[in-house]
Amino acid sequence: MPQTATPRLQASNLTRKFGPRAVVSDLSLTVAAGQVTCLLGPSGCGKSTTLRMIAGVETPDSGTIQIDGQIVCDATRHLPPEARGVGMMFQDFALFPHLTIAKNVAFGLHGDSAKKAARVRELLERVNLSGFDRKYPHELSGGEQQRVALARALAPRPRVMLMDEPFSGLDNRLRDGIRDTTLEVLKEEGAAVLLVTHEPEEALRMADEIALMRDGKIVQQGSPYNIYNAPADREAAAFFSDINVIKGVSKGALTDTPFGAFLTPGHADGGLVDIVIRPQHLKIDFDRAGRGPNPTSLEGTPARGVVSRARFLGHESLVDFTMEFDGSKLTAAVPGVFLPKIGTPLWLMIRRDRCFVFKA
Ligand SMILES: Nc1ncnc2c1ncn2[C@@H]1O[C@H](COP(=O)(O)OP(=O)(O)OP(=O)(O)O)[C@@H](O)[C@H]1O
Repeated sequence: MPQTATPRLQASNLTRKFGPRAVVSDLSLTVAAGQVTCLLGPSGCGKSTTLRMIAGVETPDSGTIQIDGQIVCDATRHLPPEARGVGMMFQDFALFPHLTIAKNVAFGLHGDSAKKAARVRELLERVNLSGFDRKYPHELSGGEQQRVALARALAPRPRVMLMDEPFSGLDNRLRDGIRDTTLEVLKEEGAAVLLVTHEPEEALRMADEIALMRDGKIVQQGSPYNIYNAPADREAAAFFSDINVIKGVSKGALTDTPFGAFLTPGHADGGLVDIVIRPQHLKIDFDRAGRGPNPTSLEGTPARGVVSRARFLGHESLVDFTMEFDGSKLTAAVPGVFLPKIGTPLWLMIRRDRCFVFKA
């Protein structure tokens, strides 16, 4: 899409206060048609409030919301939800119990009944529920009901689809399959999707773009790959996985550590530095009569630690170490089964290209 194309959804400088507290603060984001953006952040950071303002069920104190370039909300205008062309789906998606599945899906449709029936058929097929049209919600499983709710929300061809934790009420085993089906249908329909979640795995799985939120603000927005591999700060890194932190002091754009020196450009001399590394980017090597492997340019100098705990998590093993150099704790993740005995001395190396350096 050319850079100049009007985004399907554009929220600019949204602020919402409850009493003196700004729950959403000067928040801006855009979502293109056919794109899924996940608003990701901890509980209470203002995700739902943001979504509700875009839906039109909450009024911002300031800011502008545009859909296809049309202002639906600003200081003087406030279109009601039904006039915005948005579809909504929440955790508590509540189908109408007294209506058949077909009537539930047709609920938001108007006009020609043959066209309505065709649209209902099309959507039930998309969500793999052809043949369920005459059933009632109580005859369906939770996952099936969830797919009906998706079909109902998409039936009127919303320009923007707003989803608030839509999968959190579902059984863990069902969830991945339904996420994938949902994503497929959303992509086929081509709406701009804003999906609220507090689960990093869900955002990584679903999103074209992640907007990471904290305290009412977006702290970083980008592709899942970039958000995971180039986090804006230590908290952003820690939101996606456990992290290890190695502390140091920058001097001449270098920080010396027991794992060798790290380049720390832009950090003042004497400035405290956190070198952050995810557990899967620590490499373990065996102790050879008190000696470790040779230093390499990719992995720096090895440092010795003693195993303090080892756990098997199914797809990987997590091994905790107490480091000899200062008694600090580090955790390494190893694919598959690796369960060394407590007290075993082992050597750790750090993938230098996978480190993040932040001001402490
Ligand atoms: N109507 C309201 N009146 C007062 N405070 C509110 C109101 N609605 C939300 N809040 C507060 O605003 C903050 C943000 O709420 P919001 O629901 O937007 O967060 P969230 O990120 O979606 O959290 P969660 O993931 O737990 O749903 C919370 O501290 C909440 O208590």
